Amino acid sequence: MTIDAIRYRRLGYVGLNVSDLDASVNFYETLVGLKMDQRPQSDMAFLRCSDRHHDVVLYKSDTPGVKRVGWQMESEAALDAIEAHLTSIGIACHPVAASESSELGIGRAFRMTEPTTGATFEFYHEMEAAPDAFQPTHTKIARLGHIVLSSADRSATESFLMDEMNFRVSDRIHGMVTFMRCFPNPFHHSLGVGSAGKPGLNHVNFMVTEMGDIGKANNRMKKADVPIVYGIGKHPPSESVFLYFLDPDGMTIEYSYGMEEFPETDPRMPREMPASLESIDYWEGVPDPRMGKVGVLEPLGERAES
Ligand SMILES: CC(C)c1ccc(C(=O)O)c(O)c1O
Ligand SMILES: [Fe+2]
Repeated sequence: MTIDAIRYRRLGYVGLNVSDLDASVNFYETLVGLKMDQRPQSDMAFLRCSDRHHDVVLYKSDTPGVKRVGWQMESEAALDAIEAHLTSIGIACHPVAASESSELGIGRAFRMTEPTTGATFEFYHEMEAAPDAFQPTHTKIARLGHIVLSSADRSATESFLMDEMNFRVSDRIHGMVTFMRCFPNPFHHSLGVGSAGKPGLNHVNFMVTEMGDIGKANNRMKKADVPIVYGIGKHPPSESVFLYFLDPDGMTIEYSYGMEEFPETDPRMPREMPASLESIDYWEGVPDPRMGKVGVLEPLGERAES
């Protein structure tokens, strides 16, 4: 089997560890615009910006960061293909227990440790539908867009994702960040890999439907004393208009409007953009030093349930 059989639907969901679950649920509902359907246990909450079971799971933890990143595969065959390939190269694939996959509203799933960052990745094909359609509140969130992880060895992370997981590179900013798409999902990036001294979370992104969603958020965050750490600006790589702000733990969240999409066949070549602020913001803004600083990648425990 070749890695061509490894095909993704989308970045499925992000599991975030938060220190104060009530404060974070309130923030993600009231200020970000996600909907909480269920809080099945006192230490976790499911939130969504789609018609699926969840897009974000918040877990109570003393250490804020990323518990796991869920990748939704295109088919059961694609799920089988990635499990077989990872196993063949010596990566342990831990099945998710039926009780937990049922709580998560997903079918068969497994987890692994991405070896260059230590991030926990989960792979599944099916996720239950939500009980009703997502009704946006103040912000027309289109989807969970992407996650950017920091890596101490960006080229090793990029190679693992490309060679062993069938991701594709859309663009790089020289020495700083690689933007990758989970093939054949068309969006410019579902995952970014930033260069840093140690692995961690840089940010989680939600794509919005209107430019006004960005402008309104700028005012809403200021009014609520939420730190805005970059923007409003416009990114040259994906051509999106952006705003970054901090959640109650200091983790960075991005809203963006507009993003280049790639065809499955004959895509353009990746670009290598110069290492300068102009490659990050056409409008020459400068990020606040707090951007992308908080968020530990939780290692996968001995048991797949962790
Ligand atoms: C500043 C970060 C890493 C960045 C740069 C460019 C884009 C983009 O082109 O969409 C991003 O989404 C980013 O988060
Ligand atoms: Fe981003």
